[in-house]
Amino acid sequence: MKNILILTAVEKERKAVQDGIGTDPSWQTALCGFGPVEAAVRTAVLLGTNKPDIVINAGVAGGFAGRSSIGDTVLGSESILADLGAESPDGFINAEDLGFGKNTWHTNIAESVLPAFPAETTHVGQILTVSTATGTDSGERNLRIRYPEAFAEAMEGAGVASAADAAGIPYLELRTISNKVGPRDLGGWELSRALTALTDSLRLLKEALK
Ligand SMILES: O=C(O)c1cccc(C(=O)CC[C@H]2O[C@@H](n3cnc4c(=O)[nH]cnc43)[C@H](O)[C@@H]2O)c1
Repeated sequence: MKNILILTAVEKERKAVQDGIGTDPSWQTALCGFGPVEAAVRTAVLLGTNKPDIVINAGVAGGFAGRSSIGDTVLGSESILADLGAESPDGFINAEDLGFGKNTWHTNIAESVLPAFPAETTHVGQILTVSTATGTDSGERNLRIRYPEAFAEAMEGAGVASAADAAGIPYLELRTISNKVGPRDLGGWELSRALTALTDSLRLLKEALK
C-alpha cells in the first residue's frame, strides 16, 4: 500500500479532499497555506519527518477560458512558477532563462492516472503557480500568451513540487476549476461546484493509485 500526503491551501479544500479519500491511514491530508512560499516551506517541514511515496497538491483553481471550464478537473503534467523572473522591454524572462534555477516541475503521474477520469471534463497539462492571482483582462491576456498550453492558474503547486523534488518524492498537482482566470469577481466563483468536483476527483484518484 502506497503512503500518500495531500496538501491543500485552505481547510474547505482539505475537507473536500478528505470526503473523497475517506478514512485511510495510508492517505493523509495537511494544510500547506496560501501561496507558493508558504506552501514550499510547510511541505519541506512536513517531509522532514514524514516520507510519503507521493505528495499531492490539490485544490480549486482559475481556468483559462476556452481551455478548461468550471467544475472540470486538471491533472498537472507540469507545475510552472509563472511569475518568477524578470520583466524586460522584450517581454518576461523566466528564472530558468535567466540562469537562476527552475520554473517548471514535471510529473508523469498525471498521464498514468488519466484513464480513471471522465474524458469530457478532465485535462492533463500545465498548471501555473502565481504569487498574485490574476485580476484583470490584461493580466489574463499576458499569461495566456506566455503560456499558450496552460489550463489553469493556482497559487501553491510549484511550491509543493519544489519541496517534493528536493526530498526526491514523486509529485502531482490536481485542481478543479472554481472560476475563470481574469477580472476579479468573487460573485462568479462557483466554489461549491469545484469542491464537489474535488471530492469526486480524489475518489477516482484513490482508485487509480491502488
Ligand atoms: O471561501 C471559501 O468558501 C473558499 C473555499 C475553498 C477555497 C477558497 C479559496 O479562496 C481558495 C484559494 C486558493 O484557490 C486557488 N485559486 C482559485 N482560483 C484562483 C485563481 O483564479 N487564481 C489563482 N489562484 C486561484 C489558489 O491556489 C488559492 O490558494 C475559498
